[in-house]
Amino acid sequence: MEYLMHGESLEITPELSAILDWAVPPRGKRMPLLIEASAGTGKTTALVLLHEALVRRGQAVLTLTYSQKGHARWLELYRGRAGGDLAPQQAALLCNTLDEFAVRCLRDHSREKRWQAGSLGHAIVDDDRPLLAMRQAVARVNAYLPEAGLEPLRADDESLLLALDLIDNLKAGLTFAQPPFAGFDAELADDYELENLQFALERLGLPPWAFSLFNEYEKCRESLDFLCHGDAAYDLAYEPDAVAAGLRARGVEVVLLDEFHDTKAVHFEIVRAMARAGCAIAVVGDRGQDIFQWRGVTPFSAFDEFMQRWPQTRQLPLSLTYRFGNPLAKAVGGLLQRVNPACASLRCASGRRTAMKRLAVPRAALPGEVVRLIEGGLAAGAAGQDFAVIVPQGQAAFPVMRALQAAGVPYRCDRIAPLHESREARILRAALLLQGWAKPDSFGHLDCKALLQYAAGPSTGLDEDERAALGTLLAERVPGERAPRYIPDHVPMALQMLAERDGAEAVPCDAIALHDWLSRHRVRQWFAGAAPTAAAARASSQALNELVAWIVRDGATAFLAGLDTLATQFARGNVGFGSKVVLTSILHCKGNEWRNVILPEAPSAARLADADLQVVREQYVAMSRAREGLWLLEAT
Ligand SMILES: Nc1ncnc2c1ncn2[C@@H]1O[C@H](COP(=O)(O)OP(=O)(O)OP(=O)(O)O)[C@@H](O)[C@H]1O
Repeated sequence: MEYLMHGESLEITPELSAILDWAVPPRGKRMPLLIEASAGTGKTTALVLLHEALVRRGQAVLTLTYSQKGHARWLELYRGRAGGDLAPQQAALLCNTLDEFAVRCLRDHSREKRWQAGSLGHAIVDDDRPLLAMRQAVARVNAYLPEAGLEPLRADDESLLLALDLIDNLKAGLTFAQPPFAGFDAELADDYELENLQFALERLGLPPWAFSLFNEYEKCRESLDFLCHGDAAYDLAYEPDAVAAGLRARGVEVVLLDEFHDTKAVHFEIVRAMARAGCAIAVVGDRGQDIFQWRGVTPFSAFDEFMQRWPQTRQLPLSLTYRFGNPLAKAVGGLLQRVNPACASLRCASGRRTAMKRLAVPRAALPGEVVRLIEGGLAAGAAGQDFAVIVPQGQAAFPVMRALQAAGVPYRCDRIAPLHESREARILRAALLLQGWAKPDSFGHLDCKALLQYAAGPSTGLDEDERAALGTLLAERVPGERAPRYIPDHVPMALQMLAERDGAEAVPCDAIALHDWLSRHRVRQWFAGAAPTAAAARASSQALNELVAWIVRDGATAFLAGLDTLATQFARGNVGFGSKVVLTSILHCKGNEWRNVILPEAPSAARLADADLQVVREQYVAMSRAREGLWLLEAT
């Protein structure tokens, strides 16, 4: 039988055949299946074929993915096999994200039935209820923090979002489902138990208020009746009966789970509930792509857990990569051996070649080199979207954005902030305005955002009421609109109000004055505290240095004008996807492939040899996105 995908013939290797054979045993005789395979080996393709093979045998199958991107990719491949389009209702029966599945189960089968049918779809999208619940939770915690000698928590939007991230991580890791947290009752606890709890928080690297905030947030969330991202899976993990009922209602007999490397403790509970409900389970993932290790607070290996829970699991590999050929395949295979020595060695499909070039470039010349490579490709007939520039952290793409803009090459940002919208650019814009170092002819929405960013900072001297007043002065919330409407006409009034506090100094705008302003306002510490990893904190600090150098070189007013031009061109260029170079970060490039990939700031071979496994994994993920060409640019 010939298998076609988008009209092209698929190769059925013995490994793929073995995977498809899993569909053969009669109902109830199927052992769990774990497919461990590396990048571009056709993991998602294999799951689509397996889904089909099971359906052909009369089985009711549901495929689950973690990310929206993974979901879209699965459907794209499914359509590529089936030909033609799929109605959304049809698609929803075949493949869901785990979050979607959790929401449905809770809506229809939750024991508590707190959720209004129909309102749940709205609840999980971003309205401001998560912020509202967190604001209430912070207020409750702040009522008793001073008693414990602790500083009250901040309640500006940015701090609340960070607190929501923390709660999300705690939920993903089921951190507080373990002793001494599980069943802890602060009312009944004695001194010893309280101390023990504090010690446990400290050992996990969590702040002393984390457990209280978590509990208060849960209470507030319950009273507001909503689900934020991460809440649905967490709630469902505690309701295995709802999982079983959800599967039963849809008649699901087999669950296939893609992107298994993103499974954290909370998701694993749901997988267990599915197996207990009698479903056969097959999962597919790549240990090398487990780059969200910092999520979930404590390390968790879904692969080890799976084998421990179901030792009779059938383990099958896919070792032939279709995405890239040598010499890239050899380099990628070497990295993979380091992160997962037990994995099958990577082979590439015959006839495939993927060029890999390592260039040492002075740091200042890196952006220019990126543009040169892209322009060379465009001149040779490639399209913009054939190129992806993947940086370790979003901020590292700022100089590339400026260089692309100067060269007139349109780009789009995939889940990284464009320079003009970044918090680093905003805070410096605020400094220039407040100190009177820049004197723009008129104000725009970026100025409003800059002042609001500044107002959220730790050392503005503003209290919560003043912050709120500034918020309403500069931005208006319109019901039904997600983004606020900014009011640039009010910037002069806001500047006056803030300048009284900030105390403009009659010093020239030079590097010393700018760095001095940043340290007086504790900006680096503030941004570092908000960064998910130490590397992200360093990138933010480095970006501040580079922007300061830009201001000093071009002058404050020209700096702001440069950002405005960037914003205008970006808005014009960011419409649609056609023909734009993609700028993204390693954390967000998973699940994608491009003809050409450029990695500025790539570690040298020597540095990589000494790097820790997280860095190796990240490099593996980034390098394995390329189909035809990869450039590794090392800064010298
Ligand atoms: N059996 C096959 N024969 C030919 N081409 C294949 C086969 N399986 C996959 N491919 C092609 O290889 C590429 C990668 O496939 P796929 O996206 O399924 O890989 P993956 O392992 O899920 O990737 P990753 O996890 O790195 O994002 C696609 O272009 C796909 O069409």
